[in-house]
Amino acid sequence: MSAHDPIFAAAGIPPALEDTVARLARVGAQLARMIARGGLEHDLGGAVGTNTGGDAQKALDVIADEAFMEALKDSPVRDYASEEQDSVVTLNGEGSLALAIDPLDGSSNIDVNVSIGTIFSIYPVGDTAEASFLRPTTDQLAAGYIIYGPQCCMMVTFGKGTLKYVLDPEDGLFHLVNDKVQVPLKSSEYAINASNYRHWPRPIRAYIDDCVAGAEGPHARNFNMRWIASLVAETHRILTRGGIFLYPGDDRKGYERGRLRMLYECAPIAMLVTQAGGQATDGADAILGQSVPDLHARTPFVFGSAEKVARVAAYHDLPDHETSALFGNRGLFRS
Ligand SMILES: O=P(O)(O)OC[C@H]1O[C@](O)(COP(=O)(O)O)[C@@H](O)[C@@H]1O
Ligand SMILES: [Mg+2]
Ligand SMILES: [Mg+2]
Repeated sequence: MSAHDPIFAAAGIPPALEDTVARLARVGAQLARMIARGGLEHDLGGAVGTNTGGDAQKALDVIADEAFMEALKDSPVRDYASEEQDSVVTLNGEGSLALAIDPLDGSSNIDVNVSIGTIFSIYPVGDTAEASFLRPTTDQLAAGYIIYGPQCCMMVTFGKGTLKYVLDPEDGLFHLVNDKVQVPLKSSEYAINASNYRHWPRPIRAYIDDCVAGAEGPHARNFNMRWIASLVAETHRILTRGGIFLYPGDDRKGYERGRLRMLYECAPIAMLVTQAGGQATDGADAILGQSVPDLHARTPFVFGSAEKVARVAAYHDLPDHETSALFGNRGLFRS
């Protein structure tokens, strides 16, 4: 994909947006190559420090952050908000766009050769650097991710559907392979970190209890579970074959609002999934109806096939005695 990719031109993407996403794609292609060569020259999974969110930073977190910043210096991006930066960094003072980024998502998987990624979200600039980001998530102009897996892909939306590109390692360019990605309606897979079961709120426990009960429970059918611990990889699976992802708030200290960040994780994934016909909520309410309260604010996050996400919201409307009972009358939710 070049800065003037004919596919983008045909889709009527404004040049500033097109230029910015093309630069992100170029850095993504370089990172894909570096990751494939991890351990030959660099120890990409080595610990280097701690970020604002208190997460341990790996070498690749910092390398990726610096590579994106460098590539965007003379681009249309004025404001750069990153998981790895405490506050907003000014890139091009004349720029018209604001970019929020998780430069390297799934850091715990770097050294075990499991898929990792980059998540990005683009807004028009606001009156101040902070105002560019602390605003309704529906103001996003574009959102996407790059997944570094057995195959390197980019999923992106400009607000008119979700597009899928595959990186061809032969020419180093991303090629469009699907211009109408759709989350399949039916799936029997759910993804949640079940080791936190005892900490979850009751509606989430009840929903998962019912999935685990399978054919003998209210859903009257069996489910399968996945947990990759890379949000991009979970999203990629759900955009490809459906299902549901949950990272709820829980009663561990610091996890009251879950683990995932609204600005550079949940809002962009919510836009991508919604544009592909799925849904994304905080368990009860749509993420795209909400505002970003703080650069690094967390939010409970549930997304995937529309019907499943709606069902989780319905569990939040049940009276306490229903969610605490084993199955109760939840057979009404049969599917
Ligand atoms: O280790 P946990 O609590 O299951 O959390 C896994 C989640 O944390 C994340 O790795 C957080 O992202 P970062 O790696 O960018 O901090 C998500 O990709 C993933 O969904
Ligand atoms: Mg992340
Ligand atoms: Mg990260």
